[in-house]
Amino acid sequence: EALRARAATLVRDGLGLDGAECLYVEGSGRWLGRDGDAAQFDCSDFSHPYAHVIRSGKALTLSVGDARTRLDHRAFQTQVARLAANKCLQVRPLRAIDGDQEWLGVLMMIGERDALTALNDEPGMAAFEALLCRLWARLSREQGERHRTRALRDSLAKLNDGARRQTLADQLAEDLLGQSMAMHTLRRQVVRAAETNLAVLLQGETGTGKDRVARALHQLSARSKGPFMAINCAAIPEALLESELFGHSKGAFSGADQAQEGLISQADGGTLFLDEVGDMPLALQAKLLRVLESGRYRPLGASEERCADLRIVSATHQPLREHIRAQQFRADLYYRLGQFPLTLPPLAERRDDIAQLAQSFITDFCQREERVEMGITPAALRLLHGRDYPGNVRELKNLIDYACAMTAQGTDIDAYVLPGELDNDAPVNTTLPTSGGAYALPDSIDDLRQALRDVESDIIRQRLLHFGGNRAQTAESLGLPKRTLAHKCQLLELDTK
Ligand SMILES: Nc1ncnc2c1ncn2[C@@H]1O[C@H](COP(=O)(O)OP(=O)(O)OP(=O)(O)O)[C@@H](O)[C@H]1O
Repeated sequence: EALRARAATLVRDGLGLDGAECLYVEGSGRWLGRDGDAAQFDCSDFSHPYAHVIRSGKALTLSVGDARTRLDHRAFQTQVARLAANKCLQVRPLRAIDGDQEWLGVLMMIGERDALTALNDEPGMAAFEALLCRLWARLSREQGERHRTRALRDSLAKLNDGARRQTLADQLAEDLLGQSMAMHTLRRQVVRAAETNLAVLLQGETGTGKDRVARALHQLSARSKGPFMAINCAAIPEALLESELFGHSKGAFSGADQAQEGLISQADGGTLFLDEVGDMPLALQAKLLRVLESGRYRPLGASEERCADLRIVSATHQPLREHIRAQQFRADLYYRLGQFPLTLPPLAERRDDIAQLAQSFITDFCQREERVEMGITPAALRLLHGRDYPGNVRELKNLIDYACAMTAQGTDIDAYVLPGELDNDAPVNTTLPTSGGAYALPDSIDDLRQALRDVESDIIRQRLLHFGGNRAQTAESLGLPKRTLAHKCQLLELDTK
């Protein structure tokens, strides 16, 4: 563009013309264009002089008057509308002269007829055109090469990126098992999300693997060397949750005889996983939003704000939109937490994964319990395939653990060892775990608290099994608030969260 403008100015000023302009042939060779103008002159449209010159390869001189009456191309007419009728136009073809036959464009000049026709035999003009064409050809070739190199580099980078992402997604398949379409998609999304610093909201039924995904997100991210801190917002009593998250200074409340760092501070440089975020009290939601938006927070009782650089991954199995409508969850926080929303598919919607998951849980069990590897019969697999799984992967895992324990060493898991389908509407067995009689106490008890904890743990475990891991139903059936049950499960180290 700069070369064309410079050449036109040199010609106009050097030859004392009224005007001069270079038009270029566009890359496809189909039309000519003017710099800084959207006008297009079709190379096969002979209603403007440029097509004639391009076609014949010879210069054309005509009066402005003739140009106005004989040629009716609209853009061309606009170009010549303001020129004096007694002047002439000369259009000269410009082409690369270093062997290539490509047309570069045309040079259009306006001036007195004599001055313009004299140029036809002027060796200086021919030399000038030759130089212009050579420079132009070289520049466009270099530009084309640069463009091609850039395009090649871009597509290589894309290819590398694609291959790298695929490798990561494949590696993730060792941890997030499943060959179903839904799991392939999920793993790809996890890899993508891990590349960013966006807040990720994991939504999915209980036991679908939200915790696993949260950890994988951290491991794959640039923050993997930093800490991964997790908190279950449903398991911590409301009064404690704020200080757990934000920390407190000494004397912030009665009993705070030491300053304590909160999880937000501990997760600095890493990831903070907020499990069951739907259970966060409204007052805390506002504070969390502030952390997300400004990276700043104030520990309880502290006079100064602090900064934290963390990535928040949160999870919930609750319908947060309904909570928003019921004004139990802040809409602004929901959108802020869900910058990258990920939905985990329920197991019943990816039954193809059941066999692989079952086999992997069997292997885990055998390694854990140091037993010889066992298999599973086709009949047992068919049974597993047909179940409902309200407790999703966790329910399948519990089933397999139970079936492994019930299967003799050296044999395969058979259908008859698998407990029947859970019936949530069936009356709950409210007797103690060893139904039908007194609870089988251990022979000797030398630690009453531990013994009571064991009984409590058995009761909760049995009830959770009855409800397929559904904590809300379990809590209700035991007359406990959900938060208390979650807290107990955490203390008793029951895998329910
Ligand atoms: N894709 C998977 N591959 C292997 N194991 C899985 C997969 N998904 C879930 N699990 C296993 O299932 C159990 C439950 O998973 P996890 O705790 O991640 O679920 P969750 O969605 O966080 O549950 P909750 O909502 O109840 O907290 C764990 O033992 C986990 O290891």
